[in-house]
Amino acid sequence: MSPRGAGRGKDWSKLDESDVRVRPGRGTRPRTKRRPEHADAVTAMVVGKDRGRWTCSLEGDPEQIVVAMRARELGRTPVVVGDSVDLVGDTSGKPDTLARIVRVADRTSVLRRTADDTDPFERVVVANASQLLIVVALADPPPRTGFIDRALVAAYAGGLEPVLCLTKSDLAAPDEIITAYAELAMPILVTRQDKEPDDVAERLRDQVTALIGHSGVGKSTLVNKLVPDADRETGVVSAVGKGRHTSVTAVALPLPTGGWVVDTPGIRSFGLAHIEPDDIVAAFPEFVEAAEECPSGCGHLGTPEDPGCMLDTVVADGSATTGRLDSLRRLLSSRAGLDESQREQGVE
Ligand SMILES: Nc1nc2c(ncn2[C@@H]2O[C@H](COP(=O)(O)OP(=O)(O)OP(=O)(O)O)[C@@H](O)[C@H]2O)c(=O)[nH]1
Ligand SMILES: [Zn+2]
Repeated sequence: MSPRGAGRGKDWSKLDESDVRVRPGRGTRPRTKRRPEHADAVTAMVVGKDRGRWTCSLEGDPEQIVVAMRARELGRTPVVVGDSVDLVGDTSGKPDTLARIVRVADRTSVLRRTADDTDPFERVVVANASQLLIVVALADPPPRTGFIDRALVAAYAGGLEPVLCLTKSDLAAPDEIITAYAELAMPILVTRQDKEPDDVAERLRDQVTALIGHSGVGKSTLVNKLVPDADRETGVVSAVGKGRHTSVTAVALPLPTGGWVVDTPGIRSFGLAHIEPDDIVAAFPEFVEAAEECPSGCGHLGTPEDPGCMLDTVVADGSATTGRLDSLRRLLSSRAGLDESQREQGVE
């Protein structure tokens, strides 16, 4: 096990795209030693990406937008929306100027989209988001708990805090879904087109929040309310976001009250292939200790799949409710049923 490999302190760089090295290996030489000419580098957040050009916000200020290329020395190091980067060169942001990205900071969280026909690798599409807003309509289209469960797995394993947003509450009541997820202690917000989404705005304030949801659930309706001048603010990027090309992966839009919402129009399903059962158990602290006593390779599903699983003992001794264990196991099996669910997604 690597020095940082224990428990939750995941080293996301090790999980990155397998066709590139993100950073030089640890323990060889000082990793982030800057060249002298990079001493004047400025820090920025990547807010958009389009064919070899990254739109960056200096110091995370939405008024200071700079377009940058990736410095040659970075090779094919992935740089995605949400990444914190160091820029050199012309960082004035004036038309036709181009800065250079010379460094990508370690990521605090990752959201991956799945591999598909056009791309055999799971790619990180959003870095460093603190929250994942899972947008689901209460009707038209009807809610699908399988999608919510996979989103939860992606959030827990990627280091994002999940928030469920139930839209179109004018068409159906949210009670059933709220009950189904009550055990997770996840914030659940309910919205409808004819009301201002104040709860959502409050929850997103000063955070970087990735937003995910199926087509037609009301994401655009919600984003337009949260970011009234999205088109003006995003400039270069909004031109990209309008199409439905496969290159469109994510775009960060500045919230008027501070923070960013990252829309993910290109993501149809999540990359869950790298996720281990223990990554999900880690989001359920009361089960972590017992999981360590399980037979090696335990999937924690209980009998019949994992007969020696120790998680049941936590419920037996009263330290957790059956509902919590059921919720955890539902998420674990949503990961285990990955292939099936992806096939299901493919025909949509
Ligand atoms: N009844 C009702 N309809 C809504 C509500 N929110 C959005 N809609 C409608 O649902 C449809 C889809 O809304 P969009 O905001 O475009 O959904 P989207 O998730 O952005 O969909 P894509 O653009 O396909 O990704 C539109 O016709 C909206 O008018 C709501 O709260 N109630
Ligand atoms: Zn187990």
